[in-house]
Amino acid sequence: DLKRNNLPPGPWRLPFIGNLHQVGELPHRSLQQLSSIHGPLMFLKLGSVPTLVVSSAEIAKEIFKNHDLAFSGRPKLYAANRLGYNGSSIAFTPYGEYWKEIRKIMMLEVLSAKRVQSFQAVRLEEVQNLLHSIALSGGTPVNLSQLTLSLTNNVVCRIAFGTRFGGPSSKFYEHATVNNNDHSKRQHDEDLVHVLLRLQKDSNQTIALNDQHIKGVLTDIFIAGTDTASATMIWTMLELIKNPDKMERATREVRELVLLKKEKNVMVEESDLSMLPYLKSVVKEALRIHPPAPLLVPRETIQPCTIKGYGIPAGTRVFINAKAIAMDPACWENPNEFTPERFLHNPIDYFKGQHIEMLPFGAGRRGCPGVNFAMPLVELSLANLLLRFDWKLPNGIGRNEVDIQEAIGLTMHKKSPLCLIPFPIYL
Ligand code: HEM
Repeated sequence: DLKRNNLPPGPWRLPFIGNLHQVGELPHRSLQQLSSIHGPLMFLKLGSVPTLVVSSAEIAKEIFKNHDLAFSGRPKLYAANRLGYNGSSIAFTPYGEYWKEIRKIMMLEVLSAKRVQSFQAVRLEEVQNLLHSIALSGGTPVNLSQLTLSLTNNVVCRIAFGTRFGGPSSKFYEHATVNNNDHSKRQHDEDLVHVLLRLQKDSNQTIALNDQHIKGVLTDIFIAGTDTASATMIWTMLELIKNPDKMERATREVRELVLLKKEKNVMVEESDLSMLPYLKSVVKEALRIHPPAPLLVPRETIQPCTIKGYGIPAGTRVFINAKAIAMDPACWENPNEFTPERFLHNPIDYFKGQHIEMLPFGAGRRGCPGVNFAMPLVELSLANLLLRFDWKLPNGIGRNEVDIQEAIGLTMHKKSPLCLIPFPIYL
């Protein structure tokens, strides 16, 4: 086997599953199926690339607890290099000084709590726009997949460039302060391009940011921040429509909260979200069953290490099968059932990557830095979709007939668009 796999010397004893053409269509679907047949640690050759697939919480725990550094590389991928301006993107850049510094800049300047908070009004206004376009549908089905993707693109475009995606630039950016729903004032904030250009001129920065680096960071925000958030909204709506009792409970929670406000036509705002524990549990459960990045972002070992007695050489490509881990009956009771209640009185924060039973945002040094950027928009949008509309499947489709197939891609989307009929509700 060692000869056949042409591996560097090492005590490889893992089951060899086959070459790419024998394995069939990749990525996650076949890897998931293979994991259920071949166990929690599996070795493949993707072309000539030695590849490890980790599909159990126990092994993932050992990796992130004891060998995080060894597993914190990213493979050099041609497509990622082209998309990420020659290795300037954070997500696809190999482990090293550039990655450390650019990630630090992103955490401190782009994704800090203060910066994310400063764009609260953009998120609210874009959710409002979404609700308006849905209300215009006049009782015909709306394509929620398309609408949520436009929403996330508009939000990210406005935050990054100060202008909407494919639409007129917003009034928000034309006025320093604008009245919002007659009850709150917004502050004009620097968009991210300006933040990054300011840092470029700052001689105190540890790396000299060039234009390629700035484009790489912006690419990260688009690639990582638009698709993933809209996929989360769609999987959540899909599970709710398939589980009417959960839909009813989540909707009731949102509407009761808004009725307490005793104002007409109000929206759920970000400050209300902490009072929606059931909705938050619904989103968590959707992220468990449908993690938008089911194999995380590919990793590569940067030094040799030993996992469960198997020698893993440096330069091995690694897929952490987060989807298989989150569906493992050893970690979750009735893992295939959509049960938001399992999170209701559970204080564990599953988004920080410290509880390996569920890893929607990855873990360790390369874990997702965008959780706090994504979640307010996801929760705000869903809360308002449930507040303003009752949702039904188009005529003739029963809730057990809804297509739940996953498309193949970096982000796991629903294969066919989610089309639902909105019925406006006036509280
Ligand atoms: C629901 C939304 C999101 C999900 C499910 C998600 C998930 C992930 C996952 C699984 C990874 C790989 C982690 C690993 O290898 O351990 C990742 C990496 C990353 N994410 Fe997210 N993400 C989301 C939103 C965002 C947003 C909004 C941003 C930025 C605005 C973002 C920026 C990044 C970056 C820069 C990385 C690469 C980190 C590194 O390699 O150091 N993500 N994300």
